[in-house]
Amino acid sequence: MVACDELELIEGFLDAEDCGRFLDYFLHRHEWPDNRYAFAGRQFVLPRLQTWHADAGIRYSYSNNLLVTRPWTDTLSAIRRKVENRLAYRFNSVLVNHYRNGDDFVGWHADNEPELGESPLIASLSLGAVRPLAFQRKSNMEAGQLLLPSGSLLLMRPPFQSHWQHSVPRDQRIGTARINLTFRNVCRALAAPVQ
Ligand SMILES: O=C(O)CCC(=O)C(=O)O
Ligand SMILES: [Fe+2]
Repeated sequence: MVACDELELIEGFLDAEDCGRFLDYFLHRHEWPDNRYAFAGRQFVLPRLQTWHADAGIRYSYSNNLLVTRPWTDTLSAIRRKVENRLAYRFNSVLVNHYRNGDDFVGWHADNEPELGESPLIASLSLGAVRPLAFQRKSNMEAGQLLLPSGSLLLMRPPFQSHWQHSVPRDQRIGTARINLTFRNVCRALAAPVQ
């Protein structure tokens, strides 16, 4: 198992009270769209629930076409402020994932879309069930994993997305939900014009 210099885990970024109220919001009040989608004439089911929120004018060509851009909710804005204050760094968008139990997962990928720029910093906040982030080096498949406790903030610093892929594997022993927020900064200059 290898370590990865570009990953930094801040445990206890949120205290237990914040974890509890934010988790309650995402599980009971956040609006989750249907996770079925069509692509190239076929029907797919995303193995988790997902929403995408961004500042006005930000567009992102994520690989599935589920991502309708939604406005920031009060809870998302409050969490963004906490993350930005801690890191002294600004984010203009967030992808919210809801893993309803261990059947839900995200497959191997890198968040390396051109709109994220050459050297993206992505900040990833976890709430609820502890799941591992698995990572493997693209060149030689060296692999490792990092457990992401509730309330932790994982920094994926450049050039992590260039050299590594990551996933949150399925684990059917897990019966409870996990929420993950990945704060991103989509470059306006590269974003596609609004049509
Ligand atoms: O749930 C996680 O910890 C990671 C999610 C992720 O990789 C993504 O949204 O791009
Ligand atoms: Fe990712």
